[in-house]
Amino acid sequence: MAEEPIRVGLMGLGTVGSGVVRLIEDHQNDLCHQTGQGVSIEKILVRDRQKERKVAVDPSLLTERPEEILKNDRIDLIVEVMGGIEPTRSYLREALENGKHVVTANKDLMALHGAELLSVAARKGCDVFYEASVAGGIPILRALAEGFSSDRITKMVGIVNGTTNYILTEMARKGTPFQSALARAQELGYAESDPTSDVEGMDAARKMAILATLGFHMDLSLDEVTVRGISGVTPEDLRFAAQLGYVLKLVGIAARNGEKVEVVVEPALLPQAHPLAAVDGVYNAVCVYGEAVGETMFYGPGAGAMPTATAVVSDLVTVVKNMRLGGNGRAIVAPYREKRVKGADEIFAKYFLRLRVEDEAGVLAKLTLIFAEAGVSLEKVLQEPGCSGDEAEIVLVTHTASRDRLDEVLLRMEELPAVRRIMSHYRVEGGE
Ligand SMILES: NC(=O)C1=CN([C@@H]2O[C@H](COP(=O)(O)OP(=O)(O)OC[C@H]3O[C@@H](n4cnc5c(N)ncnc54)[C@H](OP(=O)(O)O)[C@@H]3O)[C@@H](O)[C@H]2O)C=CC1
Ligand SMILES: N[C@@H](CC=O)C(=O)O
Ligand code: NA
Repeated sequence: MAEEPIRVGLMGLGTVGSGVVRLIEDHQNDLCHQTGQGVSIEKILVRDRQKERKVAVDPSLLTERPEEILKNDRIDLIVEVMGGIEPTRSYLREALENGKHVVTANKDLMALHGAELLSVAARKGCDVFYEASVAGGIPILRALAEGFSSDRITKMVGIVNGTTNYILTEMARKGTPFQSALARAQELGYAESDPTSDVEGMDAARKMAILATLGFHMDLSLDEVTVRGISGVTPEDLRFAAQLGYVLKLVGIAARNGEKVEVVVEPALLPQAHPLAAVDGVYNAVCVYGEAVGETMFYGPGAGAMPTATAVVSDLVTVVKNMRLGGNGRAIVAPYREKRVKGADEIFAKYFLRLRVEDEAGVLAKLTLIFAEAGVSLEKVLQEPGCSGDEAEIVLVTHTASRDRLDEVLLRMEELPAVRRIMSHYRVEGGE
């Protein structure tokens, strides 16, 4: 090939970084055809050069000194797959200030400081692409930024964390204990370095903030996302959900009514016929609803080395094409709508509640009175004997109610002596 290759500075050589190296090597010929240039990795930043690697690389490429990439005039483009907020944010700022384009898989950084990095990039005429940061190998950001640019998106509902979807699937299908399923997800390279952010929903919340910002053109940060993870989900919840015809998933919902939006991540029950109910294991999916297009759905692997590397290297191809066309720094439209977030009285859903109550006459009547007084009507009631002789287990599913009404019901139940414990409560998504 006559032209010089594009020279890449790779930051990170863990799960995703190793996949990126492998993909660039294995698909070099196709990449040349796509971009008109070869792609060559010039330097790789790691914490520890001596560490054993999952992929064979020339040891002279490895460095522990970020300046060998950031101040390297031969490098045109940085691929950041090291993760974390600092020092990553400072490195990427410096790279952009030095006129280097950036491709990143870092949702923590993009959810918190994406606007800042994009504005430096625009000022310097550089690209920042981050497709791998949401739903791994699914090209969902591209779809929102380009495929739906003529439409107005009203709702996005997704399974956007592979680790928790893998754990819930293993628990539901094989009865695998939570901790063993999490350990396996870590071995498979799905989990974050601190898996608490997967399990407690923060990883999904960061992704939903990115999706909602792009989809609704509002500057929606993590503060606007209501988050609940799956650490409280029990095998009994999964069993009762199945008995009532539901599947329990960690779901992200970003919905717009008029000019107000709601962004939430929480374990939710989906009717078995819901398109997301069949999304199992490490797979992710996002349903996108638009005023003109109606319902669409994007499905694919949400984590893991090669699927994530595909998103990273495809972004790299886009950057190289932009470099050739001279259209850099203009790819992502900055938010242009005023941010308006719904209150608890404007968020409507059905809810599932599981209670342990005293097994005596009149308890059900007291419970239904609480619902009636809060203006919440019931769709389903299921009663089973509890684990001890004087207890019963009651499962209730409401009709659509506002979130503040549900909170009132929960508060009043806690005050009722006949209710020994509220075991769980979940939103029921879809199937209205
Ligand atoms: N794993 C997945 O499936 C997905 C991950 N992501 C995102 O991709 C990014 C990378 O994830 P993953 O590959 O799993 O992470 P890993 O922990 O497997 O790899 C991180 C790499 O970055 C290097 N690194 C970390 N901090 C520093 C630092 N301060 N200075 C120099 N090098 C550093 C590490 O070096 P060393 O090896 O020497 O320790 C390691 O090579 C994260 O932002 C993650 O959220 C996005 C989608 C999917
Ligand atoms: N830990 C994340 C990795 C991809 O973003 C997940 O499990 O989805
Ligand atoms: Na993606």
